[in-house]
Amino acid sequence: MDQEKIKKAVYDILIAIGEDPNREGLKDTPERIARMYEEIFSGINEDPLSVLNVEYHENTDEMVLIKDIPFYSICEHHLIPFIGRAHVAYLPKDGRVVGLSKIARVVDILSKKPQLQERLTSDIAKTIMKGLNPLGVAVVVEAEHLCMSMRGIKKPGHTTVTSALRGAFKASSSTRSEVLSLIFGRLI
Ligand SMILES: Nc1nc2c(ncn2[C@@H]2O[C@H](COP(=O)(O)OP(=O)(O)OP(=O)(O)O)[C@@H](O)[C@H]2O)c(=O)[nH]1
Ligand SMILES: [Zn+2]
Repeated sequence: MDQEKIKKAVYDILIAIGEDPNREGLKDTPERIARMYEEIFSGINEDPLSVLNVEYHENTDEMVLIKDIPFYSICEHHLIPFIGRAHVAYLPKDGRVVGLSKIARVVDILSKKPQLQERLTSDIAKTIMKGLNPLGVAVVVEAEHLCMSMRGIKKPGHTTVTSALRGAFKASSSTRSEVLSLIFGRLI
């Protein structure tokens, strides 16, 4: 990431909005933002598949669901956050499972870039299908977009829900109902 270019751009934005980038409270802001971008956009150059290369074998073909994985991402239209939770389930094939934390790491890596919620959702599903080759993957993402809350239409408290179903979760209505009931805590 080009830290110097980010610093210069933030300095120019501060001038453009009518601020004084040299005043006490703002003088370190361009550098702080450059450091922050390094962190919150770290997923741009990271390969989420790299965390799925440690598999275990367990005699199971039952669903694994990790619910309520918190994430912070950035809306690519306005460069402000959308914040929420991801629920990720998979059906192991031939007993292939991964450490639970690896699923949360995939969500973390994929969330740290500018994007749309739909793309984040399908990228999580695509990565797990590719890295683990399970019988199916179900991803549900629930988020609040600050671009819809603090500006524009101004609807704080809304939730956008997106899903990506692959393999058995798409093909079988009973498997799909099972995962959605577990995610939403009621029979579906
Ligand atoms: N589908 C989708 N839309 C999003 C997402 N994040 C933000 N948006 C929408 O992107 C759209 C951008 O619309 P534009 O008309 O180009 O921009 P704008 O004038 O700032 O739009 P308003 O937010 O309606 O004021 C808005 O409707 C946002 O709500 C997302 O993750 N997925
Ligand atoms: Zn937005």
